[in-house]
Amino acid sequence: MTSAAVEQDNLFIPLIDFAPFRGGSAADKKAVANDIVNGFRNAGFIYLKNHGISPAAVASVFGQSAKFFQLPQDQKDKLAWYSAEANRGYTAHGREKVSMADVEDVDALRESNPDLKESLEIGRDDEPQFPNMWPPQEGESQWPTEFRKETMGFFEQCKEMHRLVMSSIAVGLGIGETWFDGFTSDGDNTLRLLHYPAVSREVFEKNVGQVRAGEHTDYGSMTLLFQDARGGLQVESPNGNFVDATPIPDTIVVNAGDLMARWSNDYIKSTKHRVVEPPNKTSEYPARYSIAYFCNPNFTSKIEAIPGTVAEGVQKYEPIISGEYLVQRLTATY
Ligand SMILES: O=C(O)CCC(=O)C(=O)O
Ligand SMILES: [Fe+2]
Repeated sequence: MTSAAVEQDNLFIPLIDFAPFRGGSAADKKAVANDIVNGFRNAGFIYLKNHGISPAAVASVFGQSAKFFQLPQDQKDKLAWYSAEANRGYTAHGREKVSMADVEDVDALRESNPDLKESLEIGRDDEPQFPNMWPPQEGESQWPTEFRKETMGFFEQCKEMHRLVMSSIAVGLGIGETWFDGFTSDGDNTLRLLHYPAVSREVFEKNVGQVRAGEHTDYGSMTLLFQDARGGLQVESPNGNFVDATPIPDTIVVNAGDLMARWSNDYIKSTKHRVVEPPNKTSEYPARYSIAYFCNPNFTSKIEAIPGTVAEGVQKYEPIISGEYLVQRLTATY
């Protein structure tokens, strides 16, 4: 059953029950798949419930994330994000400024309005040339081992989720449910733990345009976003206004990225979003945590228009190698 998660200013983001896709008849699957494709086509965003990742698993990774960000600043700084090719490591507030602006403007933006956030990017753990930046094992504490085990376990669950949602898109497009399987097998994805520190309302009042994360689109095929109950995520409506994407417990917000839009000849939308001051005003805002899992087609895959998405034979984009596209985009951001 599909209802509205968000319905405002011509932005309709469906709340879709994913269970019938995971375990239903062919007709059930097709119905869910159609809703998913329509959501990506119209809004670029959907919410999924009964998605198959347990609330306990999600809660546990949120707990690990909170422990990570509690580490002393100098310890986190030693784990710094080190290259676009690797896209792994820790980023302090204000270093990254995702924006639609030209590369030259990024520095200016960074100085005027640093994002109020910090993040840790974690990639697949089997590429020795691009190591993950794990907190070191020190003394008696077993926590670093636990942190690595939990986050990588979650990484694998999200990798499977990516395969399933891509499979639903294939069913919705009528190209056969395994069409994308050869593109999701490597797991060239990034798990990003995000922490938006507690901040007083004054900061938003004194600085016009102050946000927790600037408006941007995501780069890859899709993003699985797990948000806590704090609120502040907004999605751009077809009229160009930002609308609250209110947290709904135990759901995943899934949005299509720029490479998905390109791959589908813009049949699917990659929609701008941002994180702002929470909607319920108080003098102090508590910390907000979110977990974004950025999914990408295998980095070695050639991305060219998906069959059936090229209207009247007009293919808008040249084929491109997935990994090259992503490195280009990341290089322009950091
Ligand atoms: O924290 C959020 O809710 C959104 C994060 C996001 O959009 C991103 O990291 O790309
Ligand atoms: Fe995003």
